[in-house]
Amino acid sequence: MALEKLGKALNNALRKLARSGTVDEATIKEVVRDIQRALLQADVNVKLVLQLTKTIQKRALEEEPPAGVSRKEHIIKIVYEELTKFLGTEAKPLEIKEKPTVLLTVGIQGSGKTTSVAKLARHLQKRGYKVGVVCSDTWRPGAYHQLRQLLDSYGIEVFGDPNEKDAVKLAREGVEHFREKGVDVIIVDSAGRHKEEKGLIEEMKQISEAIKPHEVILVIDGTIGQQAYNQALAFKEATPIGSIIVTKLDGSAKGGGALSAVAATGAPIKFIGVGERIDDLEPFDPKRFVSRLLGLGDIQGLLEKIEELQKQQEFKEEDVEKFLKGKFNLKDMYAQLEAMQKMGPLKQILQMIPGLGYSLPDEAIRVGEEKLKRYRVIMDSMTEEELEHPEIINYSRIKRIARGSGTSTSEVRELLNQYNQMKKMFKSMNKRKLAKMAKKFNLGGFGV
Ligand SMILES: Nc1nc2c(ncn2[C@@H]2O[C@H](COP(=O)(O)OP(=O)(O)OP(=O)(O)O)[C@@H](O)[C@H]2O)c(=O)[nH]1
Repeated sequence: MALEKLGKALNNALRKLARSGTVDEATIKEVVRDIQRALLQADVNVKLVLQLTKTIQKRALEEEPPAGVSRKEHIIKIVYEELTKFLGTEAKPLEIKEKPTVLLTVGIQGSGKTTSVAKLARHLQKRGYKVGVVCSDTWRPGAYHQLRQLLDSYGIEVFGDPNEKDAVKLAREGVEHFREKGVDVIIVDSAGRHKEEKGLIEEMKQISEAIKPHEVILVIDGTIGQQAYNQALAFKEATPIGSIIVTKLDGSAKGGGALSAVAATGAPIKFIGVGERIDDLEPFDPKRFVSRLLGLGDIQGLLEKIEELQKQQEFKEEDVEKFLKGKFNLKDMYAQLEAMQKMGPLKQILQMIPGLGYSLPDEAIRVGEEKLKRYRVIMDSMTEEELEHPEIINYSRIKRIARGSGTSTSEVRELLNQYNQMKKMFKSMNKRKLAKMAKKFNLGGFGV
């Protein structure tokens, strides 16, 4: 797995948060410090780390979690969101629009460029594209044989000539050769070394002009950590870099530094190399990458649920105001109980997240569901006036409601008791406490 060490350290920080009793300022600061340490050890640039952790800390301290979401979950969401932003937010997949699409790969010697060309060719072949590879590396004759060795067995043709000294000519002829063959994608591997760096960049420019690639892909060695920033910038200035492959993220202690540094240049990372085998290439999606890195089971599911909740805003500000003024009727109670019920699936999602096992007893939801159905039946037998002003429900009304709903007077009383308890509780609360309770309430914390 990519960035295993960093992932473990970040996961530990979040687990510590999940285990802590209360989430106060000191806890948040400790978690932020742990995250800081983890990132610095992965060679992420100090300035970037400070910026990121400052934002996480500020948001964690200032933002109020939406109803139905605990502070801990909210902080996890913040960490996830900020780390994702840090790595570019949206996935930018490689697009094959035209036939043939010509890709030119560049990068310095030893970056893993030749291996990545083979991996990319295989990746595209697996997706149904007919691929041709051109080796225009005239400085390292071994590159041609290396590509053939990697690709012959997959039936992917490699065009090249180890004796040819003109890289531009080779690239042009190679592209022409595969155009005639009618392939879908042509990948041109360029030289990674030269007598001097200026020469390398110059050759890259000449090849680029000769074959007019749809996209130039820069291959960067992930083990160089934050130095990747300057390298990515230098190439970006010389050619219009369309995308980047960061290699060797398996087992590299500095991979986090390389990924964040490349993302900081604004060039999209489209793939990452995660091993020496031909299949060890992964399309890069910051969201998926970060949730896997953090080891958070189904965080995507959790986020969707939180979003849905935010939209629904079951427990609105105006409700809180209303309840505080003692205006809380049976309809309100039902709406709140219903909101609690909807939290069922969230509870399951929360339990899927390691270290966040929610402490709600199962019966709270199950009993709640059954009771809610009975309450619905009872309430259906009430008049509008009774629902709005439950205090008018006297004994003869209770008898009528029980008869009409096919329940017993004690069940109707139970509903009214529940209502009175809630109303009393709301009355005795100040606004802050109520907002806090609301969250619990939506999670079924009333022991219904
Ligand atoms: N562990 C690991 N090794 C990789 C990865 N990608 C490439 N390598 C290894 O890195 C070494 C250098 O890779 P090459 O592809 O030969 O390097 P290059 O950049 O083409 O080098 P030149 O052809 O000299 O420019 C090889 O031993 C590869 O097996 C990766 O994602 N993970």
